[in-house]
Amino acid sequence: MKILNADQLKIVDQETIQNEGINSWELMERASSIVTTAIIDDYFDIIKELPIAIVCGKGNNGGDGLAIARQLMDSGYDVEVRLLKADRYTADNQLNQAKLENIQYFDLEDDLDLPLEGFLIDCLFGYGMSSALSDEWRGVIEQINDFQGRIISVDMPSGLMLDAVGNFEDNIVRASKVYTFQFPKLALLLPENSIFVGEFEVLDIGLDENSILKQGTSYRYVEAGMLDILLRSRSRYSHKGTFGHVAIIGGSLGKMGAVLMATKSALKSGCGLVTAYIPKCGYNVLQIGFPEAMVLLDSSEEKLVDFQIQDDFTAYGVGVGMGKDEETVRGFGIWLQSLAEDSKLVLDADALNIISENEHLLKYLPNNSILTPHPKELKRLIGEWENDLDKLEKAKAFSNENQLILVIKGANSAIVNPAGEVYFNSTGNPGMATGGMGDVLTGIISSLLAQGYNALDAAVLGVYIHGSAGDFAKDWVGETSLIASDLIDHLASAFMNLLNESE
Ligand SMILES: NC(=O)C1=CN([C@@H]2O[C@H](COP(=O)(O)OP(=O)(O)OC[C@H]3O[C@@H](n4cnc5c(N)ncnc54)[C@H](OP(=O)(O)O)[C@@H]3O)[C@@H](O)[C@H]2O)[C@@H](O)CC1
Ligand SMILES: Nc1ncnc2c1ncn2[C@@H]1O[C@H](COP(=O)(O)OP(=O)(O)O)[C@@H](O)[C@H]1O
Ligand SMILES: [K+]
Repeated sequence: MKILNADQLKIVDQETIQNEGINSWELMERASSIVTTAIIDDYFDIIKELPIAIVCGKGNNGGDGLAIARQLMDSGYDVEVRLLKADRYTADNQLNQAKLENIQYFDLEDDLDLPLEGFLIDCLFGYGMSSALSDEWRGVIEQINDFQGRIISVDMPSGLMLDAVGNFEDNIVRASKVYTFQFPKLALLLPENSIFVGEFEVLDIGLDENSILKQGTSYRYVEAGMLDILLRSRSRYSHKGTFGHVAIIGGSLGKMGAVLMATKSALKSGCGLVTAYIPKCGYNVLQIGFPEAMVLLDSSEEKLVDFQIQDDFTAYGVGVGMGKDEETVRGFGIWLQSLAEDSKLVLDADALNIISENEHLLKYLPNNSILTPHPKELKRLIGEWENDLDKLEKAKAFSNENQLILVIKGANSAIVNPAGEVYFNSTGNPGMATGGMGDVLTGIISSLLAQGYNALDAAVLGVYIHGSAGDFAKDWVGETSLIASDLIDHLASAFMNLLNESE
């Protein structure tokens, strides 16, 4: 799914109207009724009992609000409307005003006289914000944010620009839920904006497919629909050699579980064979914990030193639980230098930390190696950033300079490629913020690389599957008790689900 800017949204909006032969009010009515239905469906149990206040602005976002108010009233809900006093309203806003009674108008210095509980639907501003809201808006936005019930924003939390990072003290609505039209917006995906975006849902309002197709963008939101062409089914004549042999390289005393989990995840994700290269102390752990894996031992008991790994593995996942002992660093550096140019690599955890502290090693990474840092590891790699947008720019520059793929882990993990494209993931949940999850991801992506997926596809698909398995696991154990082993147990559901969706 593409992520577009405000100018592009306007174009798609206009072209939809032209190509469908409808007028703009009809499109607004369609969009609004989709929000109305979503609100009623999602809050079915409680919304009937509680007051609903809709705060509307002078543009088309306000027009949506007025339409939603009418539609909810027609369905028997208790709705109050507050509309900003203005000299000029958009035409469709005016049309919708004419279809409503009991509109209460307000000025910026007024008391909005909001109910004490229930729902507040925020339709002050959508994608039409041209700059951040000035301080004369503080009173209005504060009254909205002080509302004790549930705040739902339509299209955007009002005051948040489509492609900006907001600060806590800015005049921006803090929504618990955002219903956004057709496309996710960049600002909704940035971790720093999570104070304004509790959660968001993209509502398909049927905008013109051809017009969307014409819009260029370097930002995408990864959903099942865009992965179906990627995921391959297995031929009847395939054998285990067809699907590649992964080497998981890592482990140290006390951190052998990381290798165990990465190894298991690799095989569960479809590669033909997996070998763990580990220090001696991990031998029993691996052989007993996961008998399907083969094991190669370093000469050292408690850490990796030799890195005597043959070069015919199809893909390598390196770094999980590896530690940064001086001898490990030395051995790792020598091994990197020995790699063939077309080797396929995933680097995680201590492999990343070692590279941050020994930048000269970067040049030995084969092109399109995949680095999977969490935010702290990323900071060590690319330096401090001012905000999430700056982080993306720095990540793009790093990826381009070194011809590497970065997987920036977190909620809506972002995959950045050397061409400067960014793919935001849509799956996963906060139950995954727990030890070992990253090791599982390393296993999955290494496995996809070994099966012949190109590096970008392996990263995008792997991150999606990882989050999806986390979502299936959450359905069984909840977020609080979710651990990495649960996620491995649900990899099968994630793959089957994607395969079914693509049939
Ligand atoms: N295809 C779709 O996606 C569809 C979109 N639809 C809806 O249209 C919405 C976009 O509507 P929109 O273009 O009228 O803009 P909107 O957000 O209502 O606000 C514009 C107003 O804000 C004002 N303003 C701007 N900056 C300001 C500032 N800093 N401080 C103060 N004021 C400021 C600006 O005033 P101006 O500067 O022009 O005087 C203008 O009056 C979109 O989000 C969605 O809800 C659906 O109905 C149909 C399908
Ligand atoms: N709130 C969240 N929503 C979705 N995914 C998350 C969330 N928190 C963490 N994750 C995912 O869980 C994984 C955690 O990886 P990492 O921080 O490396 O963990 P560890 O080092 O403990 O293995 C990442 O893939 C990340 O994207
Ligand atoms: K809004």
